[in-house]
Amino acid sequence: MTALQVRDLRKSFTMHLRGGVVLPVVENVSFAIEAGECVVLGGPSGAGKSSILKMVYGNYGVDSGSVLIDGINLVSADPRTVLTLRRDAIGYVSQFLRAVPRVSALDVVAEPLVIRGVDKAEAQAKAGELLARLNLPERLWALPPATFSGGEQQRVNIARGFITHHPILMLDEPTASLDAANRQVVVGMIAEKKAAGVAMLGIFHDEDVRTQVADRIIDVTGFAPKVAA
Ligand SMILES: Nc1ncnc2c1ncn2[C@@H]1O[C@H](COP(=O)(O)OP(=O)(O)OP(=O)(O)O)[C@@H](O)[C@H]1O
Repeated sequence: MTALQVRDLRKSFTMHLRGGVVLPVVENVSFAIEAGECVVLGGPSGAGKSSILKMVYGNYGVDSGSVLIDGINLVSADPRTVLTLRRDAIGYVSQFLRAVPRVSALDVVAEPLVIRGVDKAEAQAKAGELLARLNLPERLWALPPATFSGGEQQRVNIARGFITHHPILMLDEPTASLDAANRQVVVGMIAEKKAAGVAMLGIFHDEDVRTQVADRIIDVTGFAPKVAA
C-alpha cells in the first residue's frame, strides 16, 4: 500500500536580500513510499536532501508539484488540514531538540501522547520505557533537557518522535550525535516501526546506519535542476 506519493516537486529559494537572486535547488522530485518501507535520501552535502524532507512535511513551500497522503495534497492543503495530517498521519524527528524551559525530559517525551488524550501517568510510563531503552540515565528524567549534552538531547528528541504511531515518519539525521551503542538502539526502533507498517523517509549520514535501515536509497542528485541553455 502506498503511504506517501511525491510528484514533480520543484523548489527554488529567492534571496530577497540579495536583489531577488533565485537559487534553484531541486526539480522533478517524484517517488512513492510503501507502508513498512524505509527510503533514505542520499547524495552529497547541499544536494537538497533536507529541503526535500521539509517540503514533504510541509515546512517549506514548493514552486510546484504535490505530496499526497490519504488522497490529500499536503502542498495545497489549508493550515488546519496540515495540522490534522501532522497529528494523525505524518511525524517528524528532527536532528535537534527544541527544548522548552522548565519541562522535564520525561514530560517532553510524554507530551505527544498527552496531547492525543492518553492518561498522563500512562504516557509517562511509556516515555520512561523509551528513555531507558535509549540509555538516558534515570537521574536526568526529571530535569529539563536544555543543559543536556548533544547526544542526550537527541535521544530525548528520538523518544518524543517515536512515542506516537504515525503511519508516515520523517527522520532527519536522528542518529547524528549518538554513540555506536545508541545508534544500534535507534536502528532497532526503526526496524520495529517498519514491522508495524510505518512508511519512513530519512536522511542518515552514517553509512553503517544507512545500510542497515534503508530498503531503498534515492540519490537526490538526480533531481538537480537542469541549467537553462
Ligand atoms: N532557507 C534557505 N535559503 C536559501 N538557500 C537554502 C535554504 N535552505 C537550503 N538552501 C540551499 O539549498 C541547497 C540544498 O540544501 P539542503 O540543506 O537541502 O542540502 P542537503 O543535501 O540536505 O545538505 P547537507 O547534507 O549538507 O545537510 C543548498 O545549496 C543550500 O544552500
